Amino acid sequence: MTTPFSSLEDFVALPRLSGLTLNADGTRLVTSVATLNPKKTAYQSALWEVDPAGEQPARRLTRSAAGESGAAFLASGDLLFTSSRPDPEDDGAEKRSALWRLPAAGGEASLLVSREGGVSGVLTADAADVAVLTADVLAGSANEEDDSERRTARKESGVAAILHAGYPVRYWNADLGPDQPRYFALTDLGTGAGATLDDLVPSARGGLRNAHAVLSPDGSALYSSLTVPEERGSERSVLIRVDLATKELAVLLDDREHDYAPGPVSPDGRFLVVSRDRRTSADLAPQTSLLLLPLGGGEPRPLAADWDRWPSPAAWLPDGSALVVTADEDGASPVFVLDVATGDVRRVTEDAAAYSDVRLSPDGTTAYAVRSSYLFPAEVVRIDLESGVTDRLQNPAERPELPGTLERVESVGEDGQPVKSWLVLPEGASAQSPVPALLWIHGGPVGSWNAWSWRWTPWIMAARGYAVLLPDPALSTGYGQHMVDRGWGEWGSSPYTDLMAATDDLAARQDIDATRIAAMGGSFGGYMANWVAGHTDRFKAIVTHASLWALDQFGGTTDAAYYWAREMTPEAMAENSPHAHIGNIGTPMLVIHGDKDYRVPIGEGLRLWYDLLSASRLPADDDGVTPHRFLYFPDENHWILKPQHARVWYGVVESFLAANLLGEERELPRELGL
Ligand SMILES: CC(=O)N[C@@H](C)C(=O)N[C@@H](C)C(=O)N[C@@H](C)C(=O)O
Repeated sequence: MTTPFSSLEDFVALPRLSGLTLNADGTRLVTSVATLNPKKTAYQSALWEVDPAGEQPARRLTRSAAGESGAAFLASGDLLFTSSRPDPEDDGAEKRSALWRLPAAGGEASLLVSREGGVSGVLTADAADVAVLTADVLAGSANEEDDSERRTARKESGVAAILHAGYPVRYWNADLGPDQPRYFALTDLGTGAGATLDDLVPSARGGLRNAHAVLSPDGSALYSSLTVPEERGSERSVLIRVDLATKELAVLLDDREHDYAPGPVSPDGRFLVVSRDRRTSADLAPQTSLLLLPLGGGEPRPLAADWDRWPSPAAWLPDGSALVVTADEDGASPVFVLDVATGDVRRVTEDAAAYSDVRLSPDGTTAYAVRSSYLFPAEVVRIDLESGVTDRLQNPAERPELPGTLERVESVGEDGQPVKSWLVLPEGASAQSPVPALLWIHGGPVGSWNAWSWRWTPWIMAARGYAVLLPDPALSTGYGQHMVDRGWGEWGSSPYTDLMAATDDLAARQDIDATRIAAMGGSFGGYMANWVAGHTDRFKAIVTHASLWALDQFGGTTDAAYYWAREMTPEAMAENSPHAHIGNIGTPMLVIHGDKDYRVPIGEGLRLWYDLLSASRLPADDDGVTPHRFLYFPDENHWILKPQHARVWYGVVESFLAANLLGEERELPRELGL
């Protein structure tokens, strides 16, 4: 059967939906859909409206080459969004990300805020026409005019240097500084076009990087996380409240054992739900819990403290009696209702899907959400909160047809712990016709295979005749705290043995060809692929993407060294470092790395590559020929974002696997120039 997964061109052209916002009266739902640009070299996103009643087809709201994103409704119904589209009123305007407003009454979108430094996003209040803009300012700027002048001077001089006096200096794929994110209160929204900018936390320094924030329903206060520096290059996230009228800032929660981030404010404005992340140490694994903070004063109290899950708060029921939350659970991330008084938790959605962006109807009976699973990419659904009945609404795109089937399978770890996996089987897999298989190892390592991933799409491999096993070993979420605790600081122990137990069961299946199995993983999954390479010859090939190789050097060069220093002692790093086992590696490896990866810096990939050629059991021969391959992306980061590079990624992986598992030659992507 031909599906979009048979051709990589068709695969990268599949529309990608994300995000969801609902207007105050519950009649308009807006999502964002990314599609290929005409040159097929980038994705551009547009806003689409989905009928909450499920009666009308989805309709496209915005159209521009620059794309639109970050949609948020004002309480009065106008839709705000960000875009670097041209200003129709100013032909000569420079292209920059700006804030736009699409009136509820219909008509064209108009430019609301445009500034030299651009804008990043917008937050709106539920019950008042108040918005807070996130935008970058240069560290030394005194005001907007000064910021604009400094930017022009920096641009014209061609200086890109950044002087640091603190940590961190990079974040995932971004250089930090001299830009610093800030919140701006948009104070005169009622008057139509134009808005005055007022910096709400001028003292924030770099502390609003990646901050979580919410507005109170009446728009009087902003609650946000704020990162504050600590000694020895460390930092923590504290919870702040900013009064929008007076700009008075209060620190609500701050201690050295936790990081805090705000959830939604209760409809009556009296309580804030807070996410609390326990600070890790070599002996203490991460743990996420919820607190209820009385905003009129008083101590926070834990919510559903006995529930052995890590909840993420989404919304309050209108009567303030319960919260709607999501949490990873057994290979899914369902919607739950959590009773605030009793702490009782009821699972609402029963399917094996991951839910996000949950929004509630004004009467609190219905939720709308984005849902995905290994059977379908993200789509917009309506959920009856009482019965759990979930309906797919009329979405901007149909679900793609799949070239195979999905099963849930279970193995048992060395200590008796159940280890669950998703298993993708290609069409035609049977005892008479066993198929080659791939072990895919997820990143994090604290995470789970529970949602569709465009980066690791098993159906591409199924369309090429491979089964794909997606196990959740020790350190995975959704199986209780014990599952995380048992692998913490011991990456080479139970996470590895759990994966091997799952592989044993895979290999024992009649529909799998046990002689043709490869292992693949990215990030922590790449670490584990490297560890696997040094500890067993059972796999015919190994693909390692953005992988950690030498834990001693990784600890000092990753963008969040303080986090890493809390995860393992120097002894644990030495014990668990894959590079110490280079002499055991006798499996052909495909190393993949992006030069702009700041989380797992390129030094890991470079050192792994040289070690493979010089010191593995399969070194380069006298002519420099090697069974290993290095796919290097000079302009990609921890992710492979450009569609043409995603095609090359899958194409090279396919060719490498075909050569080593099937003994077949596949043409490499022509654009590689080989
Ligand atoms: C600070 C830190 O190390 N955080 C971890 C979540 C992290 O970034 N881990 C990476 C090594 C990793 O495995 N990332 C996952 C999410 C991935 O798939 O890229």
